[in-house]
Amino acid sequence: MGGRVNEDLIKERRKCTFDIKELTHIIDCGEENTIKRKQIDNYILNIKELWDDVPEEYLSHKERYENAIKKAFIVLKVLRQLHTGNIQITDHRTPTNVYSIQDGIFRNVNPLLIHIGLFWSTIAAQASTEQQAEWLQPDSSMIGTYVQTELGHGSFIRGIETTATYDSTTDEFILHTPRLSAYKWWPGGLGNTANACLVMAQLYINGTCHGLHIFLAQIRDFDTHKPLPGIKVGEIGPKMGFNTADNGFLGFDNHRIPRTNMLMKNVQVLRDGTYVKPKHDKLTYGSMLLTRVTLISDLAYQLSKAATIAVRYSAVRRQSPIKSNEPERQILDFVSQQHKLFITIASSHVYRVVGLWMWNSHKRVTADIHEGNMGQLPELHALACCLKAISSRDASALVEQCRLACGGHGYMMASNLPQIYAYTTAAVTYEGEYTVLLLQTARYLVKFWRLAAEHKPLPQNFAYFEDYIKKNFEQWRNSPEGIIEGFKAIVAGKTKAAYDTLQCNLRNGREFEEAWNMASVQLTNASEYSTISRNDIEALQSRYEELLALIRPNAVGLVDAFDIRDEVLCSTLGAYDGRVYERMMEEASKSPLNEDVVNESFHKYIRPVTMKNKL
Ligand SMILES: CC/C=C\C/C=C\C/C=C\C/C=C\C/C=C\C/C=C/C(=O)SCCNC(=O)CCNC(=O)[C@H](O)C(C)(C)COP(=O)(O)OP(=O)(O)OC[C@H]1O[C@@H](n2cnc3c(N)ncnc32)[C@H](O)[C@@H]1OP(=O)(O)O
Ligand SMILES: Cc1cc2nc3c(=O)[nH]c(=O)nc-3n(C[C@H](O)[C@H](O)[C@H](O)COP(=O)(O)OP(=O)(O)OC[C@H]3O[C@@H](n4cnc5c(N)ncnc54)[C@H](O)[C@@H]3O)c2cc1C
Repeated sequence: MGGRVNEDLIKERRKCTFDIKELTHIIDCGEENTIKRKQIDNYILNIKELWDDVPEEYLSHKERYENAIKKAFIVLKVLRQLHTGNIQITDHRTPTNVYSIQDGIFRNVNPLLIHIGLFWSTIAAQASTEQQAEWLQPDSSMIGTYVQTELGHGSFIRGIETTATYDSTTDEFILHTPRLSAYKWWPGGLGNTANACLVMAQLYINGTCHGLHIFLAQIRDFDTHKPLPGIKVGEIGPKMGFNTADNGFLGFDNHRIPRTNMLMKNVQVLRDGTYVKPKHDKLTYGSMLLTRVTLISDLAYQLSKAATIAVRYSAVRRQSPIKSNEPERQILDFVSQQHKLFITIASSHVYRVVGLWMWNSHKRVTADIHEGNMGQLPELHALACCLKAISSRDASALVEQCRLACGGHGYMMASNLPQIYAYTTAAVTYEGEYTVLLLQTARYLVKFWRLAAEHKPLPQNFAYFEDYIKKNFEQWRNSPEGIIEGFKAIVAGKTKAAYDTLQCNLRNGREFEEAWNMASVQLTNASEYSTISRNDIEALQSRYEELLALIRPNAVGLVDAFDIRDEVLCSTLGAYDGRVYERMMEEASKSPLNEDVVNESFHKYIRPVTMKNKL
């Protein structure tokens, strides 16, 4: 769409007091990465076959999937070319770079997301060198998915019921679904697309259960794509979002796979049925850990999209004068609106930085694990659980806040905010449900509180527990250091309260698990335990309001610095040129309900009623 940039946006950009490009380079971790990112964006977004004539919302569930799968294979080809260096751009700023522009292409989810993001990465991390050499071929016929959750069990994976029983006479595992609740349910790409999967099942050898292990199983014929004998597979139906992802169900009826199809890097089953234990029994859960880490960066990116749309719209939208004799103001001038939006910008930066830090920590800890040192794994797991939980919960709440901040127009699918919300809120549940993950972190914290309470030596990271017990916390100071001290006091105070409740329940004769359950609300909620006073809160509030006013002239610059292209934002409200109303009218004209001047239902249903007495 041609035309001038909205006058208000032009003025906002003139007001900006910092170098927008410089911030973009910081976000990209360097100018070189910005250049590479833009090359990738240009390359992919210029592929004409990836763009639709009919907006995604007007397609049926089946058409959406078929359209998405067409695009997914174009994107897969490009990813392979990038990987092999046939396209000369090889480096990316964060793990989500190439994934992120896909949001614009699919306006939903790439049905090959789990194939690319989880299937290959799990093989790379958990298969033996020989298995990798066989399965990770660039021209492999396998389209895979990650099959863990069952109809009856998602969070409590030890309860998974699918079995893999070793048959030493044939050197095979027999995969079996013993009952309805054991049907696999949810895996992305399983419904129609995948012909193979990594399946999580309970391993049985000679009647002994060795717990959960991962197996590679072919489920459809590579040529005809028909389900193999003994496989019952299908799609689970429409969802709140993720409707192009063909999430599926899967049942096995004594389906046989070779013994060598168990992922054997960390754990082995030998030909004679000997079980060789892993160095750490949670290494099988490694893919969940990696995805939780990756998600933090992705959620930061979703926040930057929502903030870009809502801030640009708020600069263009004029509604109500502040003083009655003045013209209507940009809604961005209302302090309450600034509060809604600037917090979203800030949170995006916070989770971007933390996501990158976690990505690097994961790399470091994985290298240690490779050397046989598992020491850092529990801390990484506790951090990943907590950060995945709060980043997804914050992101979905803030995306919704941005949507509400756009008033009625935020409710239009063409604003793209409903789709961003549906996508973001799913992350609160998948890859470890919010409460369940917070309880994992609580379990870790309580362990160290017990050491502190018993005056046993603590690692340096937990010295603040001891400070709290000895009342060593300094008086609150309104500074970044003061805020960090305040948070330490909150964590210590909250952990103490939960620990005390737990101990009280135990003293009253409860078993540990029951006592834990009774304390679980305390274990997941944070409250104010710091030395902050009422006066401090008032000072913080007024500093916050000053900061909102300081940020106001730079708001549009701050979101421009995210540098998200219009094709990815897909929003009538958030485009760079700010031609909101023109774009809204153009999108409305695409509605199939505008195709006929008089819809045929008028003749069928309306006219017979309204004209009844006149005919
Ligand atoms: C997918 C794309 C990837 C990358 C692409 C990049 C960007 C894309 C951006 C976005 C992606 C978008 C879309 C993806 C869409 C969907 C994908 C979704 C996939 C899935 O959902 S897969 C299924 C995920 N399921 C779960 O997460 C289940 C949650 N439950 C659990 O993890 C476990 O049951 C739980 C709660 C941890 C308990 O386990 P268990 O009962 O076995 O534990 P115990 O109580 O016996 O012991 C706890 C003990 O174990 C330690 N521990 C637990 N987990 C781990 C771990 N992962 N690593 C290390 N250690 C672990 C824990 O600390 C305790 O130790 P302790 O005994 O205290 O010493
Ligand atoms: C969009 C989407 C994509 C997905 N993709 C995949 C995929 O590709 N592969 C795959 O295998 N799975 C996938 N899943 C499944 C997902 O991993 C599970 O839904 C998730 O792990 C939560 O498990 P659940 O559904 O069994 O919830 P439940 O565990 O039944 O949770 C229901 C409620 O019970 C509470 N609860 C459960 N246990 C406890 C506890 N111990 N203490 C306190 N409260 C508890 C929870 O907090 C929650 O409020 C996907 C899910 C979604 C929504």
